[in-house]
Amino acid sequence: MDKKALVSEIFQKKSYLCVGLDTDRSKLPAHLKEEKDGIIIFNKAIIEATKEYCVSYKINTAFYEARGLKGWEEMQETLSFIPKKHFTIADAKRGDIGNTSAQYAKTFFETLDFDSITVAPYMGEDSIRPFLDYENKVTIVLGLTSNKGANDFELQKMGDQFLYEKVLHTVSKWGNEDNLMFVVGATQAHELANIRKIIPQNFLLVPGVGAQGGSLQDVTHYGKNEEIGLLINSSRGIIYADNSENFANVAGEKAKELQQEMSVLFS
Ligand SMILES: O=C(O)c1cc(=O)[nH]c(=O)n1[C@@H]1O[C@H](COP(=O)(O)O)[C@@H](O)[C@H]1O
Repeated sequence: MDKKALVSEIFQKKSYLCVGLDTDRSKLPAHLKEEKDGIIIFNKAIIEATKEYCVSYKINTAFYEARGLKGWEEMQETLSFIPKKHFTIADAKRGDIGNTSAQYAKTFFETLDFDSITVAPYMGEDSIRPFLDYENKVTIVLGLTSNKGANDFELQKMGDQFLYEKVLHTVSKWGNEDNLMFVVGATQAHELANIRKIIPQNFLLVPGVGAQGGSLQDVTHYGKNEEIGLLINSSRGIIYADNSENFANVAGEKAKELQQEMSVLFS
């Protein structure tokens, strides 16, 4: 699925919600913890319950890679449950010398057919280029992240601008509005007006609402553009909203609540 199709889905569903499948076996409801395929059963139920309310799923690969071979199989199977009209994100935060990045791109764009991947910009253009070279795939570059550590580098001045501003100015020239998105944490909403001056058209992937305390209203107010231009992610706040056998219904309700808050924008 490309960006044009994503925008069309956003307007049709009146939603720019991305559900994060950060599935941790130790947090599964008790009845699934004992199941060999607990993660698969859990993810399938979450996807079924939330798909009507969201336009995207983000699989944070760390939760699967940590489980070795089985985790990679679970990631692949989870991907197969996601309907084709949903935009899929491999949250893998890759980036290396070009020769190696090309293998990462092959992993997530070919071996696993994700629509997009998150990438760290620290190693510069040749580390990102192999991802951008894929047609109809989207590269999502870390801009201003949601965590405390954003102060260590991203919010340090480099000359007269913050390092993250330099990243946005520079990286946005390497791709275009269709193949390049940026991560901006919901906890950084105060910087969004400034960010929109630098990159008015690129989509922003915004994690950090829910468990990390970011505000959906603030992000929307300062971050949206005429295409909406936002994918707001919530992981724990949706998938672990309930820990009983009713977990999927409650996750669906949480996703619906967020979608309804978003839909006000479209009326
Ligand atoms: O790239 C990301 O998705 C990301 C960037 C960032 O700045 N902050 C951030 O929380 N994330 C990811 O977004 C998800 C947030 O999860 P919750 O806090 O549970 O909603 C996790 O998968 C994080 O790894």
